[in-house]
Amino acid sequence: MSQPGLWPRFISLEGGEGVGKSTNLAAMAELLRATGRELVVTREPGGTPLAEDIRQLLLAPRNEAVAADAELLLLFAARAQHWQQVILPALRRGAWVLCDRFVDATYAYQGAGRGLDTALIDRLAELVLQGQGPALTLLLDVDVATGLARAQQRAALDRFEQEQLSFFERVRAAYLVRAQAEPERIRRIDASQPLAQVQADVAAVMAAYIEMCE
Ligand SMILES: Nc1ncnc2c1ncn2[C@@H]1O[C@H](COP(=O)(O)OP(=O)(O)OP(=O)(O)O)[C@@H](O)[C@H]1O
Ligand SMILES: Cc1cn([C@H]2C[C@H](O)[C@@H](COP(=O)(O)O)O2)c(=O)[nH]c1=O
Repeated sequence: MSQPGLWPRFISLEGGEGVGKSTNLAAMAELLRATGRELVVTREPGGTPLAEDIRQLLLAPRNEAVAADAELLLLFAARAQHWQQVILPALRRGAWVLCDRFVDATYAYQGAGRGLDTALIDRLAELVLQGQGPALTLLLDVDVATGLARAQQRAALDRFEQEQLSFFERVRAAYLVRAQAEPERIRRIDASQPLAQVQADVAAVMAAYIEMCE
């Protein structure tokens, strides 16, 4: 591992709503498959049958207000299952793991977005992950209005996508602060560019990283 606890073959993809994660994930997966190693492509919340059930609970719009602590605990319940059943075994057998969102999302959405104490998130992360995580995180960054406009082109909005603009501004700001604090791990990609340029930037970061690792 490059830094204690960070798995070189574990890569996460992050960003606010509609930044282009799904659009870029396939190309990232192709580059990793070309190494000839096993690749596990997964997502959070989700990635196992139980964690996907929790995802449904979290994303479905509902009349009942969801307590921020309840949301946080559900996310970590899903993460614990995903980590133990899928991610950690894959990393231990030498596979690449490409994950659409991971723990950075919790600091951005539940920490900054919902206003939960980051010390509480630290404690849950320590309990579930014991300091382990991705050695590379690509942060797709675009202004909130553009991202939401892109997200709204699709199907009905989920419970998170129905939040206020100010929520997403806090989420974006938190992601950017984390990227500044950990520039080696978190690489910001300007996702306001035309898709072809975003994909070229993603490919350049990935190719350099794979070459360094393999
Ligand atoms: N750089 C870009 N320029 C213009 N449109 C883009 C760009 N990247 C993605 N899109 C379009 O924006 C929409 C949202 O993209 P995508 O579903 O990949 O986002 P996402 O980050 O996965 O969203 P979410 O996390 O909310 O599911 C899609 O219609 C996609 O084609
Ligand atoms: C992992 C994680 C996710 N979320 C939120 C962020 C998104 O709104 C949804 C996931 O849907 P998407 O298809 O990836 O856009 O879940 C969160 O609030 N906290 C988290 O830790």
